[in-house]
Amino acid sequence: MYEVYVTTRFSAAHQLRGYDGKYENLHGHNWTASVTVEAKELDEIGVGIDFVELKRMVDDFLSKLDYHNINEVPPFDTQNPSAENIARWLFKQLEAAIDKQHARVKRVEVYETPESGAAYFE
Ligand SMILES: Nc1nc2c(c(=O)[nH]1)N=C([C@H](O)[C@H](O)COP(=O)(O)OP(=O)(O)OP(=O)(O)O)CN2
Ligand SMILES: [Zn+2]
Repeated sequence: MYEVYVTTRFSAAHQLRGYDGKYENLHGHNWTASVTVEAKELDEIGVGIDFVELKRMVDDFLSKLDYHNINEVPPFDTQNPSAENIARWLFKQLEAAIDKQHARVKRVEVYETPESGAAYFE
């Protein structure tokens, strides 16, 4: 098996509804998202999935959040924009978008700061 990784960054504000403390208030982060795709074989040029293609897909989805108040962007207008929920949302978007027999999204990590983040995998 092979794993292919891309990491990208975006800037956005959010607030955790119902949080008992300051994180219920609107605040911003420079977020990092890391995506792992697993491939059971390589294509004719020897890659599991093209980094560039994968990063373009990830950036496309994250452009919906970049420089936005995430709480106003569906589904986070009704679902709390925690790192966990954002990681699951990105995983599901990518799962539907990666149209390859031999490669599938394995893990999505979302960091609010370099020290704190969450991951989603199945
Ligand atoms: N499991 C989770 N816990 C928390 C989440 C989350 O998404 N999942 N989110 C928050 C807050 O959004 C908070 O901003 C996170 O803060 P932190 O990473 O600790 O860093 P900050 O620099 O933003 O916080 P300071 O208090 O200013 O250092 C909380 N928990
Ligand atoms: Zn936060």
